[in-house]
Amino acid sequence: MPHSLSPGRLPQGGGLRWKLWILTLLAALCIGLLAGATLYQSVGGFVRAKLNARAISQFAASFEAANHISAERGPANDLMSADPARREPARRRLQQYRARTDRSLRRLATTQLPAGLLARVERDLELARQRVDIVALLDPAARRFDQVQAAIDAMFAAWDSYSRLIQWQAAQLVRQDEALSAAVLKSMSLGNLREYAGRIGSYIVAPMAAGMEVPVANRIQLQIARGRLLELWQLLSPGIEVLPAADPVRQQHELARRHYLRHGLALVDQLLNEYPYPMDALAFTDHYVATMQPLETLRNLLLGQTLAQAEQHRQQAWRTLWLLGLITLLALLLLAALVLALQYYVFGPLLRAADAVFALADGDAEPPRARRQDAGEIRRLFAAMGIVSDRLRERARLTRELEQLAITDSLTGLLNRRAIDRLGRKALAGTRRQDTPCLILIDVDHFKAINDTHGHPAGDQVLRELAGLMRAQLRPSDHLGRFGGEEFAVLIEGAGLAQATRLARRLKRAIRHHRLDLDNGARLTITASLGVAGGPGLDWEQMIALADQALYRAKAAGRDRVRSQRAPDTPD
Ligand SMILES: Nc1nc2c(ncn2[C@@H]2O[C@H](COP(=O)(O)OP(=O)(O)OP(=O)(O)O)[C@@H](O)[C@H]2O)c(=O)[nH]1
Repeated sequence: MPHSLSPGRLPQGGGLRWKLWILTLLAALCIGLLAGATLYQSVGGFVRAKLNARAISQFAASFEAANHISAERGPANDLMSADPARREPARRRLQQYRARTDRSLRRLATTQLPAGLLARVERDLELARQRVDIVALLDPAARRFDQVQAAIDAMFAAWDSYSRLIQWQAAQLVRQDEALSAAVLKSMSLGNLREYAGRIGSYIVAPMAAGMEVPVANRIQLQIARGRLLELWQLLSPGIEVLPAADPVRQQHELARRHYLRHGLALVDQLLNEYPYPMDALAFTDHYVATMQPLETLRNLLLGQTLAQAEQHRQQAWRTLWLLGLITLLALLLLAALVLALQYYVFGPLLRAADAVFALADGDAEPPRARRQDAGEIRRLFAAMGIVSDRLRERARLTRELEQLAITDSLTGLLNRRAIDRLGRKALAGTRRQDTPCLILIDVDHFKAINDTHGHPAGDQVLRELAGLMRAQLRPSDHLGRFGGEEFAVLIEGAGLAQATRLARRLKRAIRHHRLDLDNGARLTITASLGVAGGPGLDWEQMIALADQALYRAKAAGRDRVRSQRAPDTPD
């Protein structure tokens, strides 16, 4: 009994597909983790760069306000040293400068600064301005040097108080990103440098305005400021002098050296040593402030560069973020494509191949063929299965042929004795009492004489013609076979003994009336004797024995007749 190889009978589980999905999930998880960690860092970098850019721009705005506070001292000095005729234009100029400072401070108030620091600056500035205004109202003849100097000192104090605000911002910036410390330091140094330059001028302007020689206290303060300025200059210069000659910072540095260090400080020295002064306070202020300009520009340039760098970092961080996101997305898409491709090109075909093997094992006619889009290896697999399928089909055909040969009589093409025996036993085993099968044995009369007279081939021809003749008399369901030699058998199912006997008589008549034209030209008439057996309770051997007895009686009664034999103990 062949085994069916339906998929249900095969080992279950394993699940390549599941393993693939689990591996895919793991790979996706790894990509996700890797991308997540990198993206996290990248987002951090971007946020930091963005915050830095904003903080530096605020820092630059703070310096602008510091600059404005410093710059206010120039017109304040003018006003305090102006005679009544020039007082009004000087006052208007100072108002403009003050308005500019106030605007800068208001802008700063919108940023996150410690409220106390800013309020302190505003208070100190207000105090200084009041002092300046008081001195400015005095008649020039009544104006005392110490009053002017006190007003200027108050302006210095306002700047000092503002510088604490800048220090606070600088600390915040460096805390936020240590990499900014160099830029912060440079900007602060340049801011201070500009302030010291301004102060140096102020220490001279007040005595000039008062029409007196520069007092010792001012000379000391001036030299201290000058020392600090030069120290800062020396600290800053090496970093700038390594820049290419065409760099704007380097060029501005050079300008500052020429204009301020050479001319501005030389003018100060001249005024310190020459009394009466060769110029009035206004002319000095105009001249001196002009030499300070490159210092201011240099600081603005550096701040601008730092700001541009921060913006560049922000943009770079944004691009990196995008790129990483894109790469992650691509990696995930690639993974999905890989899984789908594996599914489509490997697992799908493998499962089809497995189905094809089941089909082959179950003897199904056509195994599925490879598809056009299948890979070479899969196509080879299906081609190999095609060959196996062809061979299996060939083998099945040969087996069927062998099976047929095993139950066929080679001379007549009828069933052979073995087949009749098997059918007879099977029929008897599966029948109910009332419809037991019947057996007719047919033996050609005096067949030996035919052989002897016409030769063995003629005998064979007779046997073949008889086979055909009888087959024509029977129903398809009746089993006709050659029982041995010149003896035939008919196994009839679903008919009683009487009906079988009638059939035997019909066969006998048909044989007798048949004219046999032998190949040698002779024409023959033959007869046969038939024995019929049937009835319940018989096994196959008993059935044959009964039919044989009946046949024997037919022969004994003179041949060409039918005799039947009922099973013993069976009513007629
Ligand atoms: N040509 C041919 N002869 C066969 C074949 N098988 C058996 N025979 C012959 O059939 C003959 C049977 O002869 P017997 O058993 O004496 O019977 P019979 O001559 O028919 O005489 P009764 O049966 O008594 O009428 C023998 O001569 C066998 O050689 C066969 O396949 N071909």
